[in-house]
Amino acid sequence: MIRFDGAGKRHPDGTVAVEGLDLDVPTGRTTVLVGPSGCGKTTLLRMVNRMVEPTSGRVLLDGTDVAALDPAKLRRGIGYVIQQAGLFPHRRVIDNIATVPYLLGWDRKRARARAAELLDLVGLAPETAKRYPFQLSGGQQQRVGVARALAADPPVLLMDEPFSAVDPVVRAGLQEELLRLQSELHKTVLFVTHDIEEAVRLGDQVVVLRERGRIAQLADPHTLLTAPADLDVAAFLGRDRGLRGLGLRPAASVAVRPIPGGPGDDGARRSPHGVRFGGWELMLDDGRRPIGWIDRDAAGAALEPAPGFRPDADTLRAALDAAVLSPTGIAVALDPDGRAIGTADREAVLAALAARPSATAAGTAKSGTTDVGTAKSGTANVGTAKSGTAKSGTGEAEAEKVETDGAGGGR
Ligand SMILES: Nc1ncnc2c1ncn2[C@@H]1O[C@H](COP(=O)(O)OP(=O)(O)OP(=O)(O)O)[C@@H](O)[C@H]1O
Repeated sequence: MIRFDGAGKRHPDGTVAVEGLDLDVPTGRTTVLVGPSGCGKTTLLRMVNRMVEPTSGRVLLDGTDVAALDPAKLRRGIGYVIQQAGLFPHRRVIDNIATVPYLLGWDRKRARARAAELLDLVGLAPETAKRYPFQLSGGQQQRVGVARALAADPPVLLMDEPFSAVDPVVRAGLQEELLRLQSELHKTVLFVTHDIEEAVRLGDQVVVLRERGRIAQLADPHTLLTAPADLDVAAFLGRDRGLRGLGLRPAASVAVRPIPGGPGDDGARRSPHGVRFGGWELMLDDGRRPIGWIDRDAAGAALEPAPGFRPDADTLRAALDAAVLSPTGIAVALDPDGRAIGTADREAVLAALAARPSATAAGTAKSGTTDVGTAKSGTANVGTAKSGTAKSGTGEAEAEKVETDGAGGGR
């Protein structure tokens, strides 16, 4: 566990970046720090690996004050991922990933074998290994950044806006990947973002900060979206927080009707590859995968899309989306192989939306857990965003600095 124990930072020019924070970051879980620009997120993150030294209070790692630990050694045990990856431009991908193993004195063969393993783990093709960072897309560079942070299998991972430099589609893919990795690896992740959507998607617990690193609310994502601590937190969460909350509730609660003409229903009208729903026909291929809807009452009607959702894996938001986008208002329920197992119309989805979610169901869409750690401080208002705060030294220059310090911890 990481514990911030009254941790504060006052800069020599008198700026108070963090006033004194009490916060527990539980082991094996993802804690997200979110808040307006300049509220102290990065400062807090860097206190953990001693890139920033607190001027008051302490940061404890599994009970030990990090101030008592050798910084280089400390950083080798902590993965660190930053915006735009901060890769070493003159090194091939494989050697970027192997940075910390090399620093730890592994021989070249072993370090590279480990790097190749990680390349695969983060979903990059083996041929990427020989490339230089400039030969990769932004999303690929971020994946390399994550692989590098994981190379020495550190128990703690610090991630500072790691996905904010890529476009929304790539970003969603990277978030998905992180959720998958975390479900396997169970690292203690401290993740900084200013994007509340990203925070509720990734966090087991979300810490909404206001200026000077004060906690406005600490909660699991579902509680945060449904019960913001006050009007300022609600405003920070945005007007569509209810809708976003649906993205945290599993679609399993939608009542799915068996497909007429499917197993157990011999009475329905059906054509060889279609199932009639009034004037519409849902067309299926030989494997019972949906091909589309046809309006049989319209002359020369074309095939229209038949959106579906997976009750076992998707969220209520996905089910609602499928029902709204379907020309018939009917969403097709799919099994993991994409085969139609039933249907749910808009009313069925709305009935599931109206049902009160159980506390456990709320967490299952992401990680199957809903506990949150405790913050010692209470709740307070979220400050307004301060504009124009510049963060010093991210990127390559900093990456080089960390390495020169002999402190490439996970970088
Ligand atoms: N070296 C420094 N000297 C003086 N003030 C600093 C220094 N570094 C950071 N600050 C100030 O400390 C405050 C917190 O900075 P920090 O980078 O932690 O914020 P942040 O929440 O990560 O912001 P952003 O979301 O914009 O990255 C800001 O007001 C910033 O201007």
